Amino acid sequence: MVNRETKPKNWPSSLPYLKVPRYSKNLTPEQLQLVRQQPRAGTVHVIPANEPRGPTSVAKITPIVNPSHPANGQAGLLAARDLKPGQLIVQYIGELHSSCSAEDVAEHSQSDYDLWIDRDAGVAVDASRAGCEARFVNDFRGVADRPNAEFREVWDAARKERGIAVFVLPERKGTKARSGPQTKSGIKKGSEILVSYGKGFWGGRNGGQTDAGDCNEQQTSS
Ligand SMILES: C[S@@+](CC[C@H](N)C(=O)[O-])C[C@H]1O[C@@H](n2cnc3c(N)ncnc32)[C@H](O)[C@@H]1O
Repeated sequence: MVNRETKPKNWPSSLPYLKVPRYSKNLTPEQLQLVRQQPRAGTVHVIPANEPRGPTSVAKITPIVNPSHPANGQAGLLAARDLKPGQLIVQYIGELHSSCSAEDVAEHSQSDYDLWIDRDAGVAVDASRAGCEARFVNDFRGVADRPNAEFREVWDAARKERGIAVFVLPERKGTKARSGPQTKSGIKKGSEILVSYGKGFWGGRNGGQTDAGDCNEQQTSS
């Protein structure tokens, strides 16, 4: 679902907005082959080839102006309408790069916008220098009791390539009976979309080791 604008509202003027990924020159043919291998039918969500690309109408980038929010002064992603459990929100578009390349590692290892597409293959997507709305999804810690969304693998049928997207969490067990205004499933219009970055993210920021992936570990240990 898209609107007709070429960039979403509140998109930073200094940052390129991407509808399709950029690719590092350091990705090897083998790495590209691995991310272009379609997962077995039924194992991942398929984004159809005719799905419109560009600014989404289901979520909006919003400046955070709330001193009690841990990301106050930054931005977050809010639901622009009621979202159903399990619904696709937006694909995570950015720069595909290789953790097997020293140059790529140097460029992306400090990024807070970097997600694995295939850890074993050493392929990740970084939206720190260019990307789409998904880069504005915050972590739930300090904002809510629990996440209401998650990152999941997808198959993009237009690009014939694996990727990552943000989805509403599926309905939690035992929440059906509480549906109605107090529902705990889905995301209400105006609510912030929040995932869990995982403890590794915050561990890395607190001086722990950042997860650099298999190739990188091999490379730096030699
Ligand atoms: C992927 S970005 C999320 C978007 C970011 N808020 C922005 O405006 O660009 C990750 C960064 O957002 C901030 N952030 C996200 N969730 C947070 C949280 N729960 N507590 C503190 N900072 C958070 C941190 O600065 C983190 O490095």
